[in-house]
Amino acid sequence: MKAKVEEMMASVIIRNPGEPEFHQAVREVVESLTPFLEKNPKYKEAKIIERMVEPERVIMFRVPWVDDKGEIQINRGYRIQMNSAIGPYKGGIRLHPSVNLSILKFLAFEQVLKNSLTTLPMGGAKGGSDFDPKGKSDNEVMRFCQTFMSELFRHIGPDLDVPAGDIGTGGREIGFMFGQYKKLKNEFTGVLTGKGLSWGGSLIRPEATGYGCVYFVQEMLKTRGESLKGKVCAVSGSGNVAQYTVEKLIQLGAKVVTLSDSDGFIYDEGGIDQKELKCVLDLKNVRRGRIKECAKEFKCKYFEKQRPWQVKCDIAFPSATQNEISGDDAKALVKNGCIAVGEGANMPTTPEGIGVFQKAKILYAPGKASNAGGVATSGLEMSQNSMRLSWTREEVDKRLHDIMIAIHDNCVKYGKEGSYIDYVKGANIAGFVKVADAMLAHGVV
Ligand SMILES: NC(=O)C1=CN([C@@H]2O[C@H](COP(=O)(O)OP(=O)(O)OC[C@H]3O[C@@H](n4cnc5c(N)ncnc54)[C@H](OP(=O)(O)O)[C@@H]3O)[C@@H](O)[C@H]2O)C=CC1
Ligand SMILES: N=C(CCC(=O)O)C(=O)O
Repeated sequence: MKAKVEEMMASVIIRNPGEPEFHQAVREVVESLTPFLEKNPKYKEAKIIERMVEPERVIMFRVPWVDDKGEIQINRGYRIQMNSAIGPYKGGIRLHPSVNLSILKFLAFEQVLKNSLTTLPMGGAKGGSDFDPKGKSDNEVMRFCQTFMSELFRHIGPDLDVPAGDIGTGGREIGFMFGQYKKLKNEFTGVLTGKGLSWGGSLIRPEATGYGCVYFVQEMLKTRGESLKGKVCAVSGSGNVAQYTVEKLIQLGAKVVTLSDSDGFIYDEGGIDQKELKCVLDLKNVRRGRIKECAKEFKCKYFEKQRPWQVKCDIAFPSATQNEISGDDAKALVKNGCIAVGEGANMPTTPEGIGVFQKAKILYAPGKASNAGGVATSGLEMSQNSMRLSWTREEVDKRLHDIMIAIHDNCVKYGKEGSYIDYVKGANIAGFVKVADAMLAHGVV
């Protein structure tokens, strides 16, 4: 089996040189699928996985804009339209200086299997730019978003490709992009998700990724007769995913002790409460400040330039960025008694870290399964837009919860090995099957 994996990876590496994050995402799936493909030759003979790792389309474009000082700035924009076998392309837009082809191809590839797991008709895509919204004025962000959309609008649409948020792309950026799209196309459609409630957005979409991750971890704990009540939780990040992961954890009686950003993390041993969370939401979403400022207000410790994984906790929720949990971080978590990991971020654990978690047989949920609540609720936003109606908060939350339970149960179906559940294998196979069957039916396209 190992030889077959290396043979496949050799061709992926040759065809996609210098793209380590993409190789990492593909290798994890190829390792899960190779034994399955041996038992299911119809997929192997049709070269489904070989076709799946090749994007259907990659769009790259220049994004020039003028800053507040009147100086011309130049960024690069991308849209990776990975796979449309089961529905229109669907995936976020990441605005971060680290954005490049490798990062967006890994995200787009993960999105294909993630969207399949949601049971909703959505293909996989991802886009973005190396533009950094941090420290920019609202007017500069608006001018960038308008120029970015002035190119992207040719390649997207409600039945073609529906972008949404990701790192650096929140409600503000979606609003500016939507306004420009509407002006250029002279039509009002559900072409983006994460929209504002007064112009086609869905209730629960801001909360969805965080809520969904907690719902998934709840299902994992149930397989061992455990619950979230009283569990000490370490959360990384302090953006959209982290904020609502914390909110749902507090609601379910867990104790959240950390939050972070790219400068460091706060450690609140007594647990972050609703009032303190409200302060984080205001700090990050309104004042666009740094998590360090909370340390003073919460009278808790702050650790400069460190990640929160040396902190003693029962459950870890990595909700910042890729490869933020190394092998050593994973060893520290297991040594300190961590029993479960729920990935809110995309690919936040390195392959070494995953190996440590699986060797220790802890409950480990890969992001493509546990963070699928965000895109699932984007799918629910698309459904509401198509019907030109809005569901209540309770209706959307119930659908989200049911989808996360279904994803968990599908992972168990394909991942159970004796008393242990390999959620990586389960998610990769469960996500693959629906896409592969559609690709078989569509012929060699
Ligand atoms: N938004 C969504 O719907 C979904 C997002 N995700 C994933 O969740 C993760 C977080 O996204 P989201 O909350 O939307 O993004 P936000 O931009 O709202 O927040 C990102 C958070 O992560 C931190 N961060 C970003 N890059 C780094 C880095 N290189 N090192 C350390 N910290 C970093 C940011 O800190 P700072 O402010 O200092 O940059 C910030 O606290 C990403 O992996 C994203 O792909 C997954 C599913 C859905
Ligand atoms: N950034 C997202 C959300 C994508 C979406 O809602 O279309 C992800 O699933 O990684």
